[in-house]
Amino acid sequence: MVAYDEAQALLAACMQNIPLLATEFVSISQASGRVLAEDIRAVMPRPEADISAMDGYAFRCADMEEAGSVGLPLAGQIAAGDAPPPLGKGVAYSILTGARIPAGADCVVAQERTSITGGHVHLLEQNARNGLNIRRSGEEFCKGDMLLEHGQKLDWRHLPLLAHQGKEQVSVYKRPKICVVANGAEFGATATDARTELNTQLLATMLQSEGALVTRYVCRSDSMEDLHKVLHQCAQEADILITTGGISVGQTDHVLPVLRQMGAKCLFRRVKMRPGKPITVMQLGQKMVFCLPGNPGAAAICAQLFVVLFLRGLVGEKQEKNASMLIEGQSSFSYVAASDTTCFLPVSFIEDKGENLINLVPSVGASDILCLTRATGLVKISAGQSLQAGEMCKMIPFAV
Ligand SMILES: Nc1nc2c(c(=O)[nH]1)N[C@H]1C(S)=C(S)[C@@H](COP(=O)(O)OP(=O)(O)OC[C@H]3O[C@@H](n4cnc5c(N)ncnc54)[C@H](O)[C@@H]3O)O[C@H]1N2
Ligand code: MOO
Repeated sequence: MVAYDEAQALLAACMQNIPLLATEFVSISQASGRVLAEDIRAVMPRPEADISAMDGYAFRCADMEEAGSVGLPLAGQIAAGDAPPPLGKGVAYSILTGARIPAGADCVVAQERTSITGGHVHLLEQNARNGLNIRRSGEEFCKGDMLLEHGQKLDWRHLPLLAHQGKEQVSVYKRPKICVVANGAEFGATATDARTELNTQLLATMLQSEGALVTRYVCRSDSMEDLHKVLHQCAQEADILITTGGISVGQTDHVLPVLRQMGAKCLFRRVKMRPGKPITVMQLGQKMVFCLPGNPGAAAICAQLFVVLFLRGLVGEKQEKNASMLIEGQSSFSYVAASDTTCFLPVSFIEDKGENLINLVPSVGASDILCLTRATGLVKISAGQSLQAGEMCKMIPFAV
């Protein structure tokens, strides 16, 4: 049995020896949810050229000043997408938002600040000045600037940048193949007190949103042979194995003996945490095996704290750039953790009259599933530590 921080340190040390996942190219329409395996530097600035920020008129300020009340004759129209000829001396062009500024023009005045008489544009106010309403090339970013770094998980925010840079395909990490295996005779059709199997759905959904390709298996008996068959099959198919249930000290808790029979070696067995004390992590050759408790709440919390972190490490994902940052707020509850147990409490974060509050979500124990839907994350209270109502604390938001 190890302390929580020691378990995390053992896993982190083990990850040092595990290579990052292989990479592949995907089209950008398929790239959301994947993790970039390359840096993206700008090959093209944005704006690409000097463009107009307004619908209006482009001219040279000095020409307008010279023309005075006569105004400047309109000599053409420029729309977005046009490559305009240079501006002639003493004339103006009408120009639309986003259109390229013609060479020689140094100012755009918005249409509503002008009047047109006799084919001439006049200013309603003397507000023309050099650079007015011109968005300069490279104002947002220049050629060569770093746009996205390797390790970035991609979502809708990143795709316009990739498209702008003319990327049709990007290099991303391959999705790890995971088998999630539940076990227990209570899930069999013939069980006299049958239960609904919940954890493979819960875990598969969680890990799919982390980019994994997940296959679910349920061994619906308490037979060691049946479990061996399923786990053997999973070890052939998957890069990572996740089991849930059957790891405590009951007579039908066969997961660990079967894995040992298959040659798995223990990284740690049981962690001084609540919930999730029975969690055990093994290595089967190069493959990691996360043995999670059967109680659904405990399985979910262990998967959040250990498996999600592991998967993110496998793709070099930059935690600080993604959605896993701690959220600070004032605790509305007090809690004391036993001297040898690190506690993870389901909490909800709310903003109330400018205060960020962290509230305890009522829960009866590690088998609870309702509390997960009421909570937005977890507060960690380290072994022997306490939290007083009114103190600031940090919430680990759920990875969803
Ligand atoms: N004598 C002891 N008993 C228990 C200990 C202990 O230290 N000594 N630890 C307790 C803790 S903490 C937990 S957590 C559970 C975990 O035990 P297992 O991982 O072996 O889980 P099971 O016994 O198979 O199941 C426990 C509970 O969860 C339900 N379950 C299991 N799998 C699923 C699933 N896929 N979907 C829905 N529900 C599932 C199962 O039906 C049981 O009700 O052990 C304590 N006992
Ligand atoms: O820790 Mo168990 O995971 O309490 O139910």
